[in-house]
Amino acid sequence: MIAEFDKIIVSIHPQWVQYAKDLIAKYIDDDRIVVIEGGSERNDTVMNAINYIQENFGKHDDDVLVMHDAVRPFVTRRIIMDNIRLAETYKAVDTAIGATDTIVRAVDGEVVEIPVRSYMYQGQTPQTININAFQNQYLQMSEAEQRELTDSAKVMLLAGYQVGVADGEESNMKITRPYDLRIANAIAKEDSDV
Ligand SMILES: C[C@](O)(CO)[C@H](O)COP(=O)(O)O
Repeated sequence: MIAEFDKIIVSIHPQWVQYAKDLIAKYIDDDRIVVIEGGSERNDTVMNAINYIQENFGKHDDDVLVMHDAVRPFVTRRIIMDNIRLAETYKAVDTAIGATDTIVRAVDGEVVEIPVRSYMYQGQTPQTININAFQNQYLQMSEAEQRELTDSAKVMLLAGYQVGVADGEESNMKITRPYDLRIANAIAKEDSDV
């Protein structure tokens, strides 16, 4: 339970809204939680959450949104609290973990760059944004630029903001492929055996 949050917004595929509401009602007793429809891309979902906030609570310069991927179930309180703490200094915070593989940039099947690994990180979530700053920049971007985004911190970088970094964790993995699910199930089982 993180007391710093005023609201917890679950933005989910429209077909799963009722299912999510039922699950939450069954397992979680927290009246800050609301379930809303997500969008077709991740930042459409972010914008839906922002619209919900502004329609229900108005617009405030210092409103902050901490966003997390549902497919990263092992996020820690430490990571979330670091995001909240850094948001007092930065208008945007990214969570990242140092790359252990060398990162290779390739175009059309050919390597074009091998950046120095010690500067390379893998982005995770939470990502934290000042709502007004994000909204102003995002709405100025073309649809093509918006579609190219794979995260929200980049929106803030493009707007010229410094983005703070919270240390991620290897366990804050994103369940994307079947193999990730096997690992996640093993971690969940290990945790429940303790
Ligand atoms: C934001 C992110 O989790 C950082 O790694 C990632 O970009 C989101 O990935 P998605 O699977 O495209 O939502």
